[in-house]
Amino acid sequence: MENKTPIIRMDGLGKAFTGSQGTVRALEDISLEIMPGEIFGIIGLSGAGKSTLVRCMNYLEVPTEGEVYYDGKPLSEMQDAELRKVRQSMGMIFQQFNLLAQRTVLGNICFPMEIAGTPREEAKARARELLKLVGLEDRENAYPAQLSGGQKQRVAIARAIATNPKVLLCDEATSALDPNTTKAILQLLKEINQSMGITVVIITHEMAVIEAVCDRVAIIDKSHIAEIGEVSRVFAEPKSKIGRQLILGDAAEKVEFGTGRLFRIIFDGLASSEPVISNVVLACKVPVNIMYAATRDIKGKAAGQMIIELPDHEPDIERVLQYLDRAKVPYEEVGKNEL
Ligand SMILES: Nc1ncnc2c1ncn2[C@@H]1O[C@H](COP(=O)(O)OP(=O)(O)OP(=O)(O)O)[C@@H](O)[C@H]1O
Repeated sequence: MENKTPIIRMDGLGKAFTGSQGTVRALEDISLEIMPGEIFGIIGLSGAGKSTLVRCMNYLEVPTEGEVYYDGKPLSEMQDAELRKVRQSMGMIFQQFNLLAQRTVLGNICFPMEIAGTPREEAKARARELLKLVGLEDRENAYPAQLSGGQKQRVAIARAIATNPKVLLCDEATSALDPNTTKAILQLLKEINQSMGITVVIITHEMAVIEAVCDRVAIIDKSHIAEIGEVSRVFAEPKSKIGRQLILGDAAEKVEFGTGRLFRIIFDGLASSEPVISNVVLACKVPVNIMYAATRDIKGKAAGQMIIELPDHEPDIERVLQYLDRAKVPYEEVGKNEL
């Protein structure tokens, strides 16, 4: 693997808030690395500490313990001017969009460029380019109140990337949107990640958001990291209790492996193994135990086979097999002595 410096690294990070009600430890012992160009998800229940975590990334909140590194440099050692530059290189979008109501769409997108001292005409030209990128070229004179939620978030995205940031921090950016609009916004974030190489950090409480676009995920539970890893791995085999809860919902309680039925799934180079296994878990709400896997990745498609164990519960098995039929992934049941 390429030896790259993480764009964001947190090392033993903690954040405590002290007020009249006493001290709230919002984050404890958080260590993680976000690599340039990846889409990194942070998921957790309400109050877990997600927003505080993302605000520590650009020092909107100053941690009370540990260190944050941006491109290898500790933020705690930076002077104000350098910290401002780091902040400028991290765009941010929010659940409530935070657009300026008195400004048009074009005016909103020009705003950060005005602050950065970009000449007016240059800023307008760039804003128009960005409007094209987010699919709103015909709405430059509209005011935020005249836009739908999805359109507002598109404007917020264009504004956040106007000054060419290296990182885009998204705090519950799709939580106020319906499922179809959510899908479209996530697709746009993926396109921006791929075409511009911007690292994207997504904070959410919805596993479907993580599944749709993230490469890796950190699960935050009660101020700590419960689990961190490749989305495909975490989905297929959540190790933490909270991970099982978030991914499997009520089905998490039913997990009992060792007594289940075994199926050989054959990957013939037509499908990719990761979405197949994570969809089995997420769409079918059935936990999967991967007993054996010998698959090779060929241009994103898997070839080889995998043996999975499913809980011995007929309706669950039925759902998984129907899913595999629909996905045109061949399978067969195997006996325990065939392992
Ligand atoms: N400025 C603050 N002062 C005092 N306590 C705070 C402050 N900001 C956050 N907290 C507390 O820190 C904990 C974590 O909050 P945070 O907003 O980071 O969680 P979250 O996972 O983003 O939750 P949600 O999705 O509900 O926003 C909570 O107990 C919260 O009340």
